[in-house]
Amino acid sequence: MAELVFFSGTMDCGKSTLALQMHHNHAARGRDGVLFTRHDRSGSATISSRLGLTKSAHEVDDRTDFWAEVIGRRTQGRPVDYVLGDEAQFYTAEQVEQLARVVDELGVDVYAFGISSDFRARLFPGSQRLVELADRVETLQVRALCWCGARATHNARTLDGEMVVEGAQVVVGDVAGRPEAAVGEVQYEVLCRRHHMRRMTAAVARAAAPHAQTLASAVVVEQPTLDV
Ligand SMILES: Nc1ncnc2c1ncn2[C@@H]1O[C@H](COP(=O)(O)OP(=O)(O)O)[C@@H](O)[C@H]1O
Ligand SMILES: Cc1cn([C@H]2C[C@H](O)[C@@H](COP(=O)(O)O)O2)c(=O)[nH]c1=O
Repeated sequence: MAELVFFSGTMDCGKSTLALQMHHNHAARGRDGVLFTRHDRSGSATISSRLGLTKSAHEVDDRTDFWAEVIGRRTQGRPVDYVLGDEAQFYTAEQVEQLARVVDELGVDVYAFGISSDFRARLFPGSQRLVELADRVETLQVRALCWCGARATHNARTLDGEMVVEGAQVVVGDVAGRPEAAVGEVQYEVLCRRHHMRRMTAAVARAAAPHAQTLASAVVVEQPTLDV
């Protein structure tokens, strides 16, 4: 039976990599898939993994109708066995409902990949609808880690190095790692809930314990379990 599966996790936990691996495995067995994405960091109409894999995909916008996309292809005699959608947090609730209908009425598997919550720890509308409608929500096995070593469960947004909790929900960007980030440029950092709620980023932790490495200092200061 066809399924709607939501593969969810923080930023940088391997969702796009898994999406491209799944597509590779299904395609290798002769299944026909249609790939979609919205606002990928690398530019439009591309699914990109930080491990270097990229694949072109159809760019979703507010006018995209997934039901019409699948019906249109089938009407032209083109098989569609599965739909794979990356950055699904950016899809509208209505588009997620179209995906559920594609599963139930056309027997097409839908694999959606995305982050659940935004920088304020609020669900994106698309992710909320996916959690509500998916047959399964899968958490990725590779865990992104907070600077303290605990599993990262939340996405923080930083502006000029400072964690912010106000601003537009959608600002495309990458996890921090480039010290030369431009002034005024948004970056992201994954944190455990405790440090997200305390607004304690790696930089704040480093400032509090300037002579130690972040993970190592966390072990000394907070004695976390290193959870990989
Ligand atoms: N240089 C590297 N060597 C090994 N693994 C890496 C490297 N860079 C990134 N990764 C892996 O890629 C993951 C990010 O994959 P990606 O698919 O881009 O994440 P997501 O789509 O969830 O944001 C990281 O969690 C890490 O496991
Ligand atoms: C938390 C958060 C993230 N975003 C953006 C930033 C990235 O462009 C994507 C997530 O991509 P990834 O492949 O999972 O790393 O989402 C945003 O717009 N708003 C947010 O609050």
